[in-house]
Amino acid sequence: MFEILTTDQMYEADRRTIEGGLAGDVLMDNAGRVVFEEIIRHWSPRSVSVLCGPGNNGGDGFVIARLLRDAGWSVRLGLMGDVVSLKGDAALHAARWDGAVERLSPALVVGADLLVDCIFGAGLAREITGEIAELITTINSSMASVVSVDVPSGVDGNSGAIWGCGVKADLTVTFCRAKPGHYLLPGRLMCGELAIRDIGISDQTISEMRPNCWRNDPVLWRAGIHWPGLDGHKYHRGHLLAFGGASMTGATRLVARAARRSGVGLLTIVSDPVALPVYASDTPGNMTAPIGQVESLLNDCRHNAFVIGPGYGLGDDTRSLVLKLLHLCRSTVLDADALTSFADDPSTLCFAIQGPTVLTPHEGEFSRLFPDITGDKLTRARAAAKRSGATVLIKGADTVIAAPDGRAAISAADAPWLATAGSGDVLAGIIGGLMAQGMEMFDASCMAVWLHARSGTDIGPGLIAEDIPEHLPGILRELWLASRKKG
Ligand SMILES: NC(=O)C1=CN([C@@H]2O[C@H](COP(=O)(O)OP(=O)(O)OC[C@H]3O[C@@H](n4cnc5c(N)ncnc54)[C@H](OP(=O)(O)O)[C@@H]3O)[C@@H](O)[C@H]2O)[C@@H](O)CC1
Ligand SMILES: [K+]
Repeated sequence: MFEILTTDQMYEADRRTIEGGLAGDVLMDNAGRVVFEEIIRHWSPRSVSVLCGPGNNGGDGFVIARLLRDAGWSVRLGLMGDVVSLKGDAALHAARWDGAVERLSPALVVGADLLVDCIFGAGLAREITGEIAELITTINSSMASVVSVDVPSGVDGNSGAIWGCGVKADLTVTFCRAKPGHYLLPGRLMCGELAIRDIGISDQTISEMRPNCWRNDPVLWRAGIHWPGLDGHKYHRGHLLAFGGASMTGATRLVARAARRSGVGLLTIVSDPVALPVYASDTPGNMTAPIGQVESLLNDCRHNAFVIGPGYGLGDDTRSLVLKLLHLCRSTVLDADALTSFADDPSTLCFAIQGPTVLTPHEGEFSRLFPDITGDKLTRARAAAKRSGATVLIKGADTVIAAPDGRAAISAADAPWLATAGSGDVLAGIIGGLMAQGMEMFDASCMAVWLHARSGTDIGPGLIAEDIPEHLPGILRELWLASRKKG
């Protein structure tokens, strides 16, 4: 259930399922039935208006109306357009509804305690205007609870963008698998609670779609974790070099703390000599080295991973050090100043990326590096990953991680507490720490985002960035115990 399918992939899965022998009207019946089940699970009987559009999303509405009425609910149904214009399975289920079919209008909203939004689903592909836009405004300002079928009407299933206006739902029931728009902002904010329900499309049919986008979950990457063996040695767990700024020392201290809590064997902060006492006194387990020794440090291939950017400073020195690191093709995380330093010359950066590299921009850093790449976050992350050859992680409430080969994961975490100073530095440190331990770049990025988000939800209000590394051992322990059970 962790795969995320585009609307086209869902249509194709639908088509193949029907081809495989499950009739389309049965599939629609199943769809309506799971929405009905979710409704009666969430609400006691009350007056409900089912708002149907002209396509199959509206067809689902006829099934839901019938099942609710058969269960004794008081149901009104409104349709956009004429019943005679309905086609296929929607027409078939409309014929099975023997109640009144009203004109779709705000009058249906008045007096209803529950609204079922079946206006548009996967077939929405243009701006909503006129009467339907007005109806959506009425829905959103009413006191009634709202259930959206498949996606909140107005939300683009692929991008999460809103076509002019969109229904704000309390519950969205979607079928088979989620779509990107359920997790990407602003779509996610419109969905309310999301229920993903089976309607009879097999897992095999889904795998035939070759999905390459997932909700970020341990299932994706837990097999790629490098847990230390009993005979392990600290050098088996990697030696990360974290490059620290001369004045903004807090950022790299957070990177270091997070990397060490993620399990890295050794960590050295490399910086201007002026800041070394600060770094050295931060934590006894940190090692430090002056930037003047960088050549000899890099000649030692036991230093197998680098994090550079947080608090490091902008400019030529940063640029040339980043290029020197990338030339070595070791695991490298570039964040903050290491990214912005290439704002005037992003192609040099992309050209230099040959080894396992993770870029962790926030939206501002992303648009400075890839100003010509537009679209939703998933599309942009994938395009930037393909162009640069790096794993690209665009931070935010809907963090997207994309690998150069097109694989992508979207974070579905609910952790607004992470929007605080230093939180991104911690994330870069965790990724660097996991890569130093040998984890593949996409897996390490996904795992770091998950650990970070889990810390955010666990700690909650009052969270400061310093709390996150301290929270990691408990979560890692859970993952470790789970891995032993499986083994
Ligand atoms: N796939 C599955 O597994 C299953 C899918 N199922 C269900 O099917 C749904 C998809 O159905 P769908 O393809 O008929 O599209 P849908 O969203 O109903 O809208 C199309 C209609 O809206 C119209 N229209 C569009 N935009 C408009 C606008 N801005 N303003 C005005 N009109 C606009 C458009 O008009 P047209 O563009 O043709 O002029 C067309 O008439 C899916 O979401 C799910 O609920 C389940 O039943 C079974 C399993
Ligand atoms: K809908």
